Amino acid sequence: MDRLARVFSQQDELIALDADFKDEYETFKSLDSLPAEKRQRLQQLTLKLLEDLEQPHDQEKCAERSQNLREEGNMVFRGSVSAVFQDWERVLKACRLYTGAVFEAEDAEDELALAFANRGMALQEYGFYSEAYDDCANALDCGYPEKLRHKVVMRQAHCAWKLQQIASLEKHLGCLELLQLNDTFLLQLEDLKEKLQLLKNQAKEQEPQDRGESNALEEIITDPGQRGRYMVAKETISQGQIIFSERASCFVPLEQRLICQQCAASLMSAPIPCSKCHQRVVYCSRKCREAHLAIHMYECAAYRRDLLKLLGVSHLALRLVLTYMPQMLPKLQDCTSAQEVWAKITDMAKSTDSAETTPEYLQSLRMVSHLDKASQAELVYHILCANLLQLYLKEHTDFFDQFHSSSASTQEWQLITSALILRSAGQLLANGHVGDALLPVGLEPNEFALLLPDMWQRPRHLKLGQLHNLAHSELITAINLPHLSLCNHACAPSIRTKFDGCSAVNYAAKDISAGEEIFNCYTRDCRNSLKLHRSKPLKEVYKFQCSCDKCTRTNPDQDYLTFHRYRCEKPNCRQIFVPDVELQQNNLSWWLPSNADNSIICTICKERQQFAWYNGFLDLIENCADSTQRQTLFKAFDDLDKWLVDYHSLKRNLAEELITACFVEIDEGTLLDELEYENLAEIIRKQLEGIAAQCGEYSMEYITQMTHLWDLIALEKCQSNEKELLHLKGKLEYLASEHREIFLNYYNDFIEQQCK
Ligand SMILES: C[S@@+](CC[C@H](N)C(=O)[O-])C[C@H]1O[C@@H](n2cnc3c(N)ncnc32)[C@H](O)[C@@H]1O
Repeated sequence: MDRLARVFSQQDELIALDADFKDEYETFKSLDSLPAEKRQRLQQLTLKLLEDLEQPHDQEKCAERSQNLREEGNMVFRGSVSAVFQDWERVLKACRLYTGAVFEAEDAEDELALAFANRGMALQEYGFYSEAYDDCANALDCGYPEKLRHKVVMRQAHCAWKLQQIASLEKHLGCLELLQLNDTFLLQLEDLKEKLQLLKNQAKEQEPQDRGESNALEEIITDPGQRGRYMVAKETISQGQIIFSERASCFVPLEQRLICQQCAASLMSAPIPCSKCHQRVVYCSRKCREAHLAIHMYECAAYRRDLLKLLGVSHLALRLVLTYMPQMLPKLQDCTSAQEVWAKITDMAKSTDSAETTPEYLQSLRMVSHLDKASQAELVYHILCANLLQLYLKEHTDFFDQFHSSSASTQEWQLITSALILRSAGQLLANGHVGDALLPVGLEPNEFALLLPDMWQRPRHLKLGQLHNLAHSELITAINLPHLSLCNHACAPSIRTKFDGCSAVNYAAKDISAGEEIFNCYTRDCRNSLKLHRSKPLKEVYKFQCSCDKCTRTNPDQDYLTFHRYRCEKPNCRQIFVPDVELQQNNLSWWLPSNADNSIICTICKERQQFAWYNGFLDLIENCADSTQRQTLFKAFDDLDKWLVDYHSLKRNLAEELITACFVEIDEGTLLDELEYENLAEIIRKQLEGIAAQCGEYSMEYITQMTHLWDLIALEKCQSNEKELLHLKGKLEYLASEHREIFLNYYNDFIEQQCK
């Protein structure tokens, strides 16, 4: 980052933006008209940066590291160090080591082929057939030794049978028939041929699903004023109903998380890395890798330099340009100059047609941008990012080849590309979204959820008591959803967005009447933040002042303060009070490390609250390995009601710490007594009520906490009843599909029987 900052500051001195921002094209045009010397220096600095970011690569060392991991995997797989592992754990552990071997091999193809082949073998044994099938194909692509290929093809055929893929099975059996096989393999071949016949006999044409006509529940209206376009309900929509779903073509992983670059799958058992960009890009399948090729071919060299993580929103802006350019190009092909191209693009963005039929690139071109209101420093930063990316594309990729048959020159397309990246970055600042997903608690960046041997008993089936360990919610994608972006902001949103890979499903968070506006919330909502803390980002990033119902009523912080009510400690007061927001806005959450000052003052008797019980409570949590301390802790939790009223935020906070600490003990093998488990379950239930009140029953917060209760029920450590179980099961709807499957398996494996 330092290196980029240094270069940008040198470049900043070269460009003088004297005129007001007009548009992105004019901005880059003005850079083109800098004196030649400055222009050259600007470009030289960028080129030098790109050169400096090149990283040394030692293929031999890669091969060596890969071989070591593969051999370690072989030992574990064969069982020579297996005494300590149960059988399935052993296989999964081998899969994990082979995955390490696949990653470390990078472009050392011989080693890569062996690593893929061995991982395929272990995955097949574990029951990940689709992934095993892919790994066999990967091994063959990387030049797996000719004389052993029949083994890999036989494995593919076996996986194809398990996956009931008749055509693939037939193809692989055909291939095997042409080879010289020994008796064992001939027997396997005969067996698979019989299985193929059986599959063919069973095969029924899948009935096409009748999805019925789906009527749009929402429509877009345009206000000529500041609020621009907005979404309203066309008919009455009930709470919990899906209003609309949207699949994004453009997203980027956040914080270098290794998720599938094509479908954003976050739970992978056999990630396939690009072998050219130092283990920074992965796919969940060959199909996804193939589908993403059209983008990755232009990004690979940037990932190799680890450039993209430096660029924030501009990386997503680049994705928009890479994705949409081929779709726009036929319409721009005949323009003879950059100016004409830009004019055509702005015309396309201005034209109006119905939202349902508008292609995504046009919806994105129409998103609002506030670059004209950005500070000089912010604007220069985004200009330099766009310039850097454009020059990168020119020097290190074939991106500009696609323009060869168009009328404008490459130089003019360079100008357009810079302008478009800048434009997209500006739009994404006001329209981009971030998507979340559940990941295992404490997952290392180079680990993959489905390969953690302590968690799983078989593919996508957790071990008993492990659900809470899959419940860490993390922001994993920066994502472009131009339809969702049409929702304006209100501090009490009417939708709740579920991120499902690169799709977003939007549920009604409350009943919405026909004609009512449908609002998203761009900040923390009014139950979770003060008006003052929301207005700053709304002003700075989104450039408006909120005038929603919540902000304009007499007591705009009323909802938030419901979760901050105290009962005064002073014995002769003991009144319920709400701290004075004006005075105490920065220390309302005094228990957070960022708020050192805890001077909450009773508004009735003016006594400063001491919170003497607070540190005592934390000490009890610290010592909860001890059964006596634990019992005192449960009692102390009940006592919180003496000071904190109803669903006070701090009660939620302390409950979370208590529950986490107790589960650490349970995970380490501490046995709680019957009453303790029931106490713990009661605290979780109260915690869930608090979360439902503050964040909603469909929130990620609710789902992550719910996993603790599911675990206690599955472990038969607390009483439940059918009503509660069905209520908890109902929450599955709000999970991404890859997680829903796992939660459902858990429910069926360990909980359902308790309904009977
Ligand atoms: C994600 S866009 C929403 C769609 C936008 N109205 C449009 O026409 O494309 C965000 C921008 O819409 C405007 N906006 C959103 N909510 C608003 C509100 N409650 N009041 C005024 N302007 C709002 C602001 O300009 C904001 O930066």
